[in-house]
Amino acid sequence: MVSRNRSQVKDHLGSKVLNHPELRNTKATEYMSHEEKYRYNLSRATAMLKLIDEEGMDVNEISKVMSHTVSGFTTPDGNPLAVHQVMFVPTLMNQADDDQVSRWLGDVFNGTIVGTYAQTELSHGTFVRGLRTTATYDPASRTFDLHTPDVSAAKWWPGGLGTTANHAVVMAQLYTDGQPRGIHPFMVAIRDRETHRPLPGITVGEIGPKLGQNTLNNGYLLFDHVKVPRENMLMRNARVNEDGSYTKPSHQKASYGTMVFTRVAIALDTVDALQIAATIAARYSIVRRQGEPRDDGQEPQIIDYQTQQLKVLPHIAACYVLRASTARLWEHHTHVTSEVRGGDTALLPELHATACCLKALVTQDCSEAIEALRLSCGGHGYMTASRLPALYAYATAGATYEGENTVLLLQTARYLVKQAGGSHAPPAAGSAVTYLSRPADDTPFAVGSPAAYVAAVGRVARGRVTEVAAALQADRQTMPEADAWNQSLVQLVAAALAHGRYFVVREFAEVVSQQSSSRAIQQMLQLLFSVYLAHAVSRAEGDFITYGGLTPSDIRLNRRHLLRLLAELRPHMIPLTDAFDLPDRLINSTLGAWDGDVYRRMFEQASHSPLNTDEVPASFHQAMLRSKL
Ligand SMILES: CC(C)(COP(=O)(O)OP(=O)(O)OC[C@H]1O[C@@H](n2cnc3c(N)ncnc32)[C@H](O)[C@@H]1OP(=O)(O)O)[C@@H](O)C(=O)NCCC(=O)NCCSC(=O)CCCCCCCCCCCCCCC(=O)O
Ligand SMILES: Cc1cc2nc3c(=O)[nH]c(=O)nc-3n(C[C@H](O)[C@H](O)[C@H](O)COP(=O)(O)OP(=O)(O)OC[C@H]3O[C@@H](n4cnc5c(N)ncnc54)[C@H](O)[C@@H]3O)c2cc1C
Repeated sequence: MVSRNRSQVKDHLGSKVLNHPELRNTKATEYMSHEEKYRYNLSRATAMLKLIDEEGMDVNEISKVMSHTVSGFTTPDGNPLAVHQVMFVPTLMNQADDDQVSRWLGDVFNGTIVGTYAQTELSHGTFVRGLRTTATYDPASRTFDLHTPDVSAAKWWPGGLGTTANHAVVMAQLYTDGQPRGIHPFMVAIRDRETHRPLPGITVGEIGPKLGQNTLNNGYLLFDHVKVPRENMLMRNARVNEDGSYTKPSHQKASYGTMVFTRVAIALDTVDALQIAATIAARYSIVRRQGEPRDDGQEPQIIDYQTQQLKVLPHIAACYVLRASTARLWEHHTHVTSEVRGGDTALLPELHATACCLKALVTQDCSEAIEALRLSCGGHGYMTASRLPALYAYATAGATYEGENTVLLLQTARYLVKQAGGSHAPPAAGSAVTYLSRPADDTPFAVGSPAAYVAAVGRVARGRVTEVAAALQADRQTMPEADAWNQSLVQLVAAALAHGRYFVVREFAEVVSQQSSSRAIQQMLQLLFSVYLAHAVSRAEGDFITYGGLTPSDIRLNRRHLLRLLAELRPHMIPLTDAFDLPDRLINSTLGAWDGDVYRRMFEQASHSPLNTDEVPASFHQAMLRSKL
């Protein structure tokens, strides 16, 4: 099948989904029970899977059509098959050897095998090397013995595990010849394919309600000496031979590949949630009028308050900037993955560092932005029907899953300080860290010059990284490594974020310079970029003075500049959010519909409250009158 680009996939699938007989009619799920919500979301997730199958999409396309724009419509409370599609299938494709792929993939694609990715345990999520589920190889029976030593080592969190999956890729400590070999992936049947009952030795269930995404169907899983055939260890990278001899992988972290992929996907996808939130807040800010009437006799539109412009407009600019840089990361990931499959792992360390840093930066920025956008809608933004709470719950989950953000930023920082200290292999041509080994870009700062801002962002990144690398180096002379590292944690995280910001703005600068189809589009991209840059400086003024070469007077000028830019952007706000091309049914918000008919929609949604069915609900008689209040 010819590969489609991201927006074509969306357009194509968007209309297919919206018109699909099993998907086009939606129900409000707010008043459903936990079980009813699960059933509703699961049946829609299954219909979606069938549609993907009918369309014959490849893995790359499937992950794109799993985007929150579409999946927020198909499975509004979380997709119980998300981890199957985004992690289980890619793990098989990339970590199973060719024989294993041909053994399992038919059943995966015909829906007989439904899987999850079971890594995190009750007591260990971040520190993967500390996982305690064991897989001990027995050459006599040619099986692995999978075992959970105690309840704290129970798998806890895997999506779809609760009641949906019948298989799991289980990440476990491998033992062969009595030796620990580290964490490896195993394909394990957990439920009977026919009856769906847990298989002998397996304890499995759902973990309970969460802040959001309640039908992701997160589960727990324990093994009581479950026997798994040798052929079920995923063997594209490391191998265990029949006699128990062990062959190491070509890269020590080869089995962590799924995590790199999912981090890239999450970074890309969280921008979808921001686009939806920005569209809702922009439309509402036009419709909502409140305050002393102006000369025309009308109360002002809230967007004309300068404070409201600051709450809304920088996040629209962020949608454009973050979309472009995460899309570039996606392309880079595709390239590096094919190199790694060919045996060349040279680009993997930097891909890992960049994926960690962008996943963290984007989920942090997007969750903060969505919360700001929710607040910009006043009381009505607090209502579920605005969709803003659910969008926040989605984005903030991304700050924790697939590597907690602080921990991921520390991975990036580890790479950066090694690069700054020259103790890592030198970066390849086109690497994102070459700036660390070059003299600082001394382009003088000038308000209004994007190039000067980008140079300043680069000086902040360079300054942050080299400063913390030097501090770490000095501390290493006087204290153990772990203490020296701990002494610098806060500065390391700041350095990684500064590096991420530099990556993002450089990528967007390139997008703007390469855009040649229309002068008007280029001017608009430049305006969006200027807003993003001025806002970035205003959020980290101390850094720009300390490392970026800005003076207090530059900072004052930048504050005024930002407000002027916002006023300039304001007339374009609606076209810029309309350009995200989100149909009302995908936005699904009382506040964010295209026609702006907010108040009618709010009343309409209130009519669905079960408490409005009877004039006096039965609960009043049952609870209040009986309690003699
Ligand atoms: C990395 C760790 C934090 C630490 O690991 P270690 O302790 O083992 O390593 P060290 O710190 O000692 O480092 C050693 C060495 O290895 C390098 N390293 C580490 N990791 C990697 C890697 N992955 N690849 C390459 N190299 C790596 C490291 O840099 C060091 O190198 P040097 O020695 O040279 O310095 C690790 O323990 C860890 O990763 N922890 C985090 C755990 C984690 O992430 N868990 C995830 C569990 S699964 C999960 O959470 C699933 C959530 C999914 C929810 C649903 C998803 C839905 C999303 C929808 C997306 C839709 C897609 C649509 C896309 C679109 O929109 O288009
Ligand atoms: C909605 C959701 C879905 C999930 N789906 C899955 C799934 O499908 N499969 C799966 O296997 N897992 C899944 N997870 C689990 C998830 O991957 C982990 O929760 C995540 O990796 C964070 O690990 P943790 O819970 O151990 O956090 P912790 O590491 O316990 O974090 C707690 C605090 O400790 C700090 N901390 C920990 N270590 C360090 C360190 N070395 N240095 C500095 N600070 C540190 C963190 O920064 C954080 O502030 C899911 C989680 C959620 C919320």
